[in-house]
Amino acid sequence: MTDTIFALSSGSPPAAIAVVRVSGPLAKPALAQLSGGRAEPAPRRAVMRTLTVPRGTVLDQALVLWFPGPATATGEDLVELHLHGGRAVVAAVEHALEHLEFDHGARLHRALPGEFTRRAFANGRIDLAEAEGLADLLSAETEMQRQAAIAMAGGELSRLVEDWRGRVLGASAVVEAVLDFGDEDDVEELPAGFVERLGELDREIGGWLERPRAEALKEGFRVVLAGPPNAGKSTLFNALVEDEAAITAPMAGTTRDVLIRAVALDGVPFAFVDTAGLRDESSDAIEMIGIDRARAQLERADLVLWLGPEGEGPDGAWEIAAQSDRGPDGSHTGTVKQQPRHRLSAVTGEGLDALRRDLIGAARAALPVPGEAALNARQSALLGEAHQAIGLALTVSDPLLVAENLRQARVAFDGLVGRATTEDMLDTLFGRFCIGK
Ligand SMILES: Nc1nc2c(ncn2[C@@H]2O[C@H](COP(=O)(O)OP(=O)(O)OP(=O)(O)O)[C@@H](O)[C@H]2O)c(=O)[nH]1
Ligand SMILES: [K+]
Ligand SMILES: [Mg+2]
Repeated sequence: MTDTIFALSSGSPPAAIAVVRVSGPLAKPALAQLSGGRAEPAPRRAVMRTLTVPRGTVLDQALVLWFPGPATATGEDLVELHLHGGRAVVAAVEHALEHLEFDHGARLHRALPGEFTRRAFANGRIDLAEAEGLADLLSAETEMQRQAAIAMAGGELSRLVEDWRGRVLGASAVVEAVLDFGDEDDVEELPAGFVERLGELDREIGGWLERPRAEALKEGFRVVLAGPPNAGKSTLFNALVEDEAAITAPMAGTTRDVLIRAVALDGVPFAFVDTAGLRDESSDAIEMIGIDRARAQLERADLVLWLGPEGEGPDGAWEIAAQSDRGPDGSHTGTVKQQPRHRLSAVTGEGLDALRRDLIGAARAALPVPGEAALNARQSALLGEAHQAIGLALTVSDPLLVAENLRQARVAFDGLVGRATTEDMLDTLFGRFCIGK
């Protein structure tokens, strides 16, 4: 018999309401003990109950819900206690739950982080892609992250994989039939349309693999500000993150460390990166280390805002003529820009909105489409395996090899939605959740 677990599933008290969940075979008897032996309420109906310690004091007046398994969030019998959200109330109810006694000395246990969700997965209530989406949803901080996570948690990827898996299964059945009934002396022929249909699937999956990845949404679109000392990088950085995060000063070589700030512009996640001014020589050893770090950041950028001499920035960098209030072409810093993408002053604010809009557009184009499923590294690797196997199935002619490659594609799909998983992987995933989830 599985354990019965309980945990506070709402935020930390004090709060108006605190929801304690109990999941497992002892959920119903636990509720009966706390409500003085009264029968459980009708399923999925909220009722008021006075909760008391067995033969003891009143704990709380609570709203109580009874969800008989298996059609519940965890797939087990589930009880929700909506308590008054005071610290002492929650502590008293948790203490009471922990000390309830059942037949054969059975007890309830405090849930581990993610244990409710893990049970939902173990009982087939959600698959792995949905569980990953749920973890992302709970950690989503920007609107774009939320929309991607809700698509995953809602099973969008799972449905896609189910469709792909079904099509591969169909193709496998065709090949098996050819293998079963093929004349041994003849070259076995796959029926017309087989290759076309598999080719279509191959292209469809290839298209998904080329889409922006989910990690890009978590880390944000990485914009690195770079250029020579005193170009105004830190001043622009502060304006973009709307915080006096970086020190700015008229001395060349003010910034040494790499400074990173995550902000959302219009719901789009960004990571802005301020760097040391680039110059070949400095007598300051620490500044030279900063310059090395700045160069390393250029490699990791999704986009570089280049505040240096025109054409001398990295490929694809946006030419910025900064400090336009001191000279529109950047000439005050000793460089002249003929065709900057943006002309702006972080001091007067001129041109800043245009830059923000441009940045939001660039980030949207590079990040997953809101509301559509985006693959994470694990999912992408498995889908890549399926894609490779399907590609091979298309190139080999021996039906036996076709069948084997299609089988491998199915194995990869199974891994994607968690039909085949390892304990380590599950520990890592469910460890991301908090207690009570
Ligand atoms: N008038 C005016 N002054 C600016 C503007 N941006 C920066 N400055 C000034 O220019 C000087 C250098 O600015 P910083 O932002 O420190 O330049 P930086 O590129 O970060 O310099 P380093 O960190 O040394 O590489 C400071 O005195 C700023 O106040 C601007 O748009 N207009
Ligand atoms: K400076
Ligand atoms: Mg600086």
